[in-house]
This record gives sequence, C-alpha cells and structure tokens, in this order.
Amino acid sequence: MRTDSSVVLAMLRIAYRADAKATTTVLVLAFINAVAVAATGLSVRNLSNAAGLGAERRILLAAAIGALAYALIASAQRVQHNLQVDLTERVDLVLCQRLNAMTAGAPTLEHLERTDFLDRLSQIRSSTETLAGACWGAISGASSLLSLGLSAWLLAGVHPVLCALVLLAVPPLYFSRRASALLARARDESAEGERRERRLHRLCTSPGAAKELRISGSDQDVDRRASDYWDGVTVRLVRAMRAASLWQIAGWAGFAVGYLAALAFVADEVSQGRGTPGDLLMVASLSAYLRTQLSTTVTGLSQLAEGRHTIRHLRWLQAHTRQQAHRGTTPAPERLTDGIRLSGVTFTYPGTDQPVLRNVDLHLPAGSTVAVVGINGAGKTTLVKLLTGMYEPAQGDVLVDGVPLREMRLEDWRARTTAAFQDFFTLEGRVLHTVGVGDVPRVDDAAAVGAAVEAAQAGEVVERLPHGLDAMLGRTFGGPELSHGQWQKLALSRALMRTGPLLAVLDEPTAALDPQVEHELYAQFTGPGRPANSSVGGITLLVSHRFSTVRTADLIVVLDRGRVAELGTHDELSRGQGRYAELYAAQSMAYAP
Ligand SMILES: Nc1ncnc2c1ncn2[C@@H]1O[C@H](COP(=O)(O)OP(=O)(O)OP(=O)(O)O)[C@@H](O)[C@H]1O
Repeated sequence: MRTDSSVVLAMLRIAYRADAKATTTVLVLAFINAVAVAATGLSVRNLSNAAGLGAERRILLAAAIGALAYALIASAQRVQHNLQVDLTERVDLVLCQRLNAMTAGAPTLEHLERTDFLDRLSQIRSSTETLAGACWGAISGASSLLSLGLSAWLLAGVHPVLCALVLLAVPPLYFSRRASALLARARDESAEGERRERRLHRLCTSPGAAKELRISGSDQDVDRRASDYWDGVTVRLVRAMRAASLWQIAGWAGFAVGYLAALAFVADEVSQGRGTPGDLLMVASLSAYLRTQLSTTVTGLSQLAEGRHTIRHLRWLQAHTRQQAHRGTTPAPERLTDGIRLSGVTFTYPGTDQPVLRNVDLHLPAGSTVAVVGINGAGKTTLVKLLTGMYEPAQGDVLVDGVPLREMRLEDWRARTTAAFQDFFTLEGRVLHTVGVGDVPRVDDAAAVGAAVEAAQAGEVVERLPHGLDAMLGRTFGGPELSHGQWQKLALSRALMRTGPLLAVLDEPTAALDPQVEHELYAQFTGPGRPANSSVGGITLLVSHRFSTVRTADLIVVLDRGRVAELGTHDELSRGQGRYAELYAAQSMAYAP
C-alpha cells in the first residue's frame, strides 16, 4: 500500500512540475466525473417518478440535471484523457532522462557488465510509459471509488440491501490483483530469455557479424537459437496472460451474477408495491455505470500494480548505483613524482568467483613508458581498468603518488588520463567532433584536432575526405563509411587529444593498422613523442602482444594468469630463461628466414 501511494505521489510530483495547470485540471475533472455519475442515477429516478405523477417542473429539473451530468461525463472524460496522454508522455520523458543519467553517470563499469542490472534496466525501459501513467490509473480508480460510494448511498435509499451491490466490486478487484501479480512474475522470469534472444537476433542483423555467419552458414543456426529463446518467452507470457484472463473473467462473472440478482430483487420489490419504477431504472442505470467505473478501477489498479513492479526495479537500480558511487574527495595531483603503485591488488569480476588479478604488487615509475605483455586472458586489460578507476580492487590499493585511487576524486583522475583501446568506439558525425571529444574543452579546436590526427598518423584519412575535418562520417550521417583501420586511426587521434596526461594507456590500439604504421607509432609512444609528457611525470602504458614493438619501453611487465610473472627491461628479460625470453624467441623465430 505504501509503495502504491509512493508511486502515485512520485509520478504526480513529476507531472505537477512538468505542467501544474494540466495536473490540477485532471484532478478536478476526476472529481467532477465521480459526482456526475451519481447525479445521472438520481436524475433517472426523479424523471421516472415525476412522470408517473405528471409533475412538470420536477420532470424539467430532473431532465436538466441528467443532461448536465451526461454532458459533464462525456466532456470531462475526453478532456481528462487528452491531458493525461500529454502528461504521461512528459513524465515518461523525465523518467527516461533519469534512467539515462543514472546508468551513464555511474563512475565505474560494474553495472554495465552485470546481467541482473541489465535485465532490470531493460524491463524498466519497456515500462516507463506504464509507470508514468500509473498515477492516472490510481486517480481514475479513486474517482470511481468515490462515485461507487455515492451510488451505494443512493441505492440504500431504495433498499438497504442494495448497499451490498458495492460488494460486487470485490471479485473483479481481487482477481485483477492476482492477474497482475501473475503477469509481473512471468515478465521477470522471461527477462533472461528476452536478453539472450535480443543479443542473438542483433548478431544476425549486424553487418559485422553477418559476414562470418553467412560464410560459415551458421546464420540459420544462430537465428534458430534466438527463435527458441523467443518461443520460450512467448509461451511463458501467453500462458501467464491466459491464466490472468481466466482470473479476470472469474471476477466479472461474480459481478454479473450479483448485478442480475440485484435487478431481479428490485423488480420484485416494485411488483410488490414496495418501490417505484424510477427505483428500478435508477438501479439499472447506476449498476451499468458501476460496471464501467469498476472496469476503470480494475484497469487503473492493474496499471498501478505494473507501476509498482517497475518502481521496485527502479529503486533497486538506484540503490545499486548509489552503492557504487565513488566517494573519493582528494584532488588528483598536478604532476607525478613517485608514480603509480599497485599494492597487494586482487580483483574478481562481479558475478564470478575466480580472481583475475591476484596479489599484484607493481610500481609504474613517474615519467616512464611501461609495456604490459602476456598471453590472452592474462589480465592486461583488467589491470588497465583498475588503473583508470573503472573498477575498484577487492583487496589492496592502487596508489597515485601514495594516494589510494578510491580516495581520489575520480573525475579529476580521469581528466588527467587518456586511453585508446583495441575495442574502440566509432563515433559517427563530423570528424572534428569524432576526434575532438578526446578533450572536451577543445572539442572544436581545429588546430588541436589537426595535431592529434597528425600524431596518430591519421592525416591521410582526413585528407581524403571531401571537407577534411568538417566532413561527416558514417552512413547514419550521410557521410562515407571508413575501413576498420581508418576508424582505429581516428580513435587513436582521439586518445592523443589530451596534452600532459599523467597516465596514457594504449591497450592494443594498433591491432587494425598496417605493420609499418604500427611500428612507427610504437617507436613514437616509447620515444620523445610519447603521449604522457615526462615533464609532469606522466606514465605511458602500452599493452601489446607484439614483443618486438615494446622492446624500447623503460619497463616491461609480464602478466601470467593474473600475477606479475616478470619485470624488467627488454635486455634484462630476454637474457633470462623466463616467460618473456621464451615468447620473444618464439615470435622472433616466426619472422626469421
Ligand atoms: N567483464 C568481465 N566479466 C567477467 N570476467 C571477465 C570480464 N572481462 C574479462 N574477464 C575475464 O578476466 C580474464 C582476464 O581478461 P583480460 O581482458 O584482462 O585479459 P587480457 O590479458 O587483456 O586478454 P587479451 O590479450 O585477450 O586482451 C579473462 O579470463 C576473462 O575471461
């Protein structure tokens, strides 16, 4: 009950802020509607009784009240409906904005990789409109209950037993509640299947994946698997809907029996001379309205139940993101003197039980270029995620000049870092913007963007475009589509936009580039043209599988199954008998004549 009222109040508050006049009008109209229904019943009775007596003035008065009540019901309902539709859209927009702010504003990545978070998010996304409309459902329900009360009072005037007609509301209301609970449970249980179905069907329709799927002939297989999930979801939902309909039919059947019994009872009373034909007409008229009112109440309550269900998910998301909030307050340093240290860092991804990094102790000296190497799944990217504050270690600390990252203002630290990843994103639109967002304050600074493009050896990509930095990119924006490698060059340019970062991460940012460009870029990243300026003690961290490209780094870290297996310069490590020497020899052999 408390949840119901809090849903209604929360939605009303948003609607009132969006349009105070419209919200107040809806509330007033709902009240008018409730009173007008009782007035029609009263008018029918008086009209019939006065006609029997031939009292002209009473007939006129009753007819005038009836006409006014009918007119009010018809017009108030229409206006109320139109206002509600408009307000629902506006509340829906506010809810979507809040949802986006909540998911995009969370400082870490954890929530985006948790399936329970994503399932709830997708359920809310598909129900924001219902949630936004839940308060109108409740208001219509309240208005109907008021008119129900007034009708009961009028019916009691005919015969006290007729008060019991109000009890006819109980079966439809009770059974509709059960039906709503059934549907909500089925939707929750279908969330996982829906997520998998969407993922697989998206795969079938994305051009990137479609190439491989067509060649291997597995498109039909993936489509069939997606369809199996779809069928599973549909069967479950249809079954729940059928059961819910049966509950609702049972409720209305109870109402119909009671309605007929009431009419028969009053007809009998009239035939025995204990009532007037007007009484019979009023009972028939009020009972018909009663059914409409009840139907509105049932729909309103179902909407409210769905809204309650959605808001529970919403509150869960809010609590989760609040819990994730980064509480660090220490400003990031202007320059590094000691560097970054990992002290006893252990990390396990949420929802898994195997640590990916285990008890890592590591010092990345200020002003150095550090290369991280290791086989697939060794934990290189995970290390990068911890250094950039995307996750917090379960144990141990990441210390920036002695200050734990969890105590530092994360937005400060992020403003002093830059990164390019192997799985970069393609931001379609103007080239200037695609690259410039790497340093938002200078997003429109053509000179800065031009310099970053040159540093990433992407000048040739831009020169070929019809309007250079002003050209539009991507089919969505009516521009040309670039090759994967060309997009990667622009992504690298984006990462080189920030000047003087304290940490510059290059996590396999050249995987799609030709070997010559890759070699030149790595020579630049480990030489004087490194992205992190050594005058502020900036650290350049390179992640690579190609040992030949990282040999000039000041320090090489070899990760193996989440542990630091070796540490040193290329000369030191290649002279030894360890993993680095072994992998380096294997790669060199592959290139030997
Ligand atoms: N979001 C995630 N949730 C759960 N486990 C993950 C997640 N991301 C990575 N892992 C696991 O963590 C381990 C290390 O992954 P990571 O991406 O850090 O390796 P890597 O050394 O960068 O590999 P690669 O060279 O293939 O890029 C892998 O075993 C992987 O399965």
